[in-house]
Amino acid sequence: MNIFEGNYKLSNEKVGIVISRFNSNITTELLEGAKDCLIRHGLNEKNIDVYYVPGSFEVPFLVKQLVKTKKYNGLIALSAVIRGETYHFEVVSNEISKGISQINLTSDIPITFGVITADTVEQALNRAGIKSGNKGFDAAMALVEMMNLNKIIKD
Ligand SMILES: Nc1c(NC[C@H](O)[C@H](O)[C@H](O)CO)[nH]c(=O)[nH]c1=O
Ligand SMILES: CC(=O)[C@@H](O)COP(=O)(O)O
Repeated sequence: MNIFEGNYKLSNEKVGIVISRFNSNITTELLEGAKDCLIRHGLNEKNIDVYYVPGSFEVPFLVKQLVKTKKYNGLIALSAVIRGETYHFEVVSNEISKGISQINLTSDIPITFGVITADTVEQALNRAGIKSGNKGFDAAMALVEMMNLNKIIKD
């Protein structure tokens, strides 16, 4: 059996989504994409909990706390970091990326990365469902596969 070929049909899994309010005009679209993907794969919307944090920098903290609750089969991090005039873009982008990666390495549930890091608002909008896909949908699709794989390994 090829363990990487699952039926990808969700049932009673619980998913938590941590979303940044910063650039909410974009992150809201990421959330819709993520929920669309999960529901299309059979998850009831009542099994999806959404947690809002101020910005990308705060996302890893809440993801870490949600892992500790042991309530969820998987978590999704959603945010949008858009370059301004200073080095702050690099700092924020690197910290959320590093933070989610580090939590993944010690967590027994998968956490996927639906974070847009863009030079312009147009680039960000295009990746939130306008022209270049939806990073929220993509992160949810990755979580569907990872939860399926995690379940196979644990069974
Ligand atoms: N510039 C962006 C931020 N900055 C805010 C930080 O994430 C953080 O909330 C603040 O430094 C307080 O700790 N956040 C984003 O999500 N996107 C940005 O473009
Ligand atoms: C990514 C950011 O933190 C950025 O939006 C902040 O803008 P600025 O670098 O002009 O302060």
